Amino acid sequence: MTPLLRFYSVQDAYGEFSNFAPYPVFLDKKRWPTSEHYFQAQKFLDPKVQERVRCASTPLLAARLGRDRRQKLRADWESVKVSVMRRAVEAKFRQHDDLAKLLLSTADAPLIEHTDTDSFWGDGGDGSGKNMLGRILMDVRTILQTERRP
Ligand SMILES: Nc1nc(O)c(N)c(N[C@@H]2O[C@H](COP(=O)(O)O)[C@@H](O)[C@H]2O)n1
Repeated sequence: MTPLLRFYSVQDAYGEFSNFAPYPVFLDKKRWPTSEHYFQAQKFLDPKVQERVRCASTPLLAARLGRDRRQKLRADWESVKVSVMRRAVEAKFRQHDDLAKLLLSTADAPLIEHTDTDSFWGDGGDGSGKNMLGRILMDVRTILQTERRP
């Protein structure tokens, strides 16, 4: 059986799969320093707030701004957040061929965002989480595998 592939910190193995990894994405006619910047900015409809998130100096600061509930979260966020993440992650791997190759090199290994601080995007630390980021990465991998099959 293919071993599980766990990732989380950018500095550790397969840290490139984290949204905090320094791979810019071009989306909506703008450059976003990381997929995390893009994802967090989409929580807001106010273009000024989005721009503030886009210009955050690190993905952690972008995440802090995105999580700051003093700013009004868009009303439909819960229903759109997975498709926003899918868009960000797919753009990241399509726009960086080295990353696409790394993702493809994982073949059919289950990809797990391993963290006890996140039980929606990650595995919750004990495997009880939804691992939505891992699932999206595996979906993107399947798309790339299909497209690149000789
Ligand atoms: N590196 C890192 N640090 C954290 O504190 C995290 N929660 C995560 N997980 C990522 O956070 C993003 C989701 O943020 P929200 O909780 O929805 O604001 C997403 O990119 C997860 O993969 N990573």
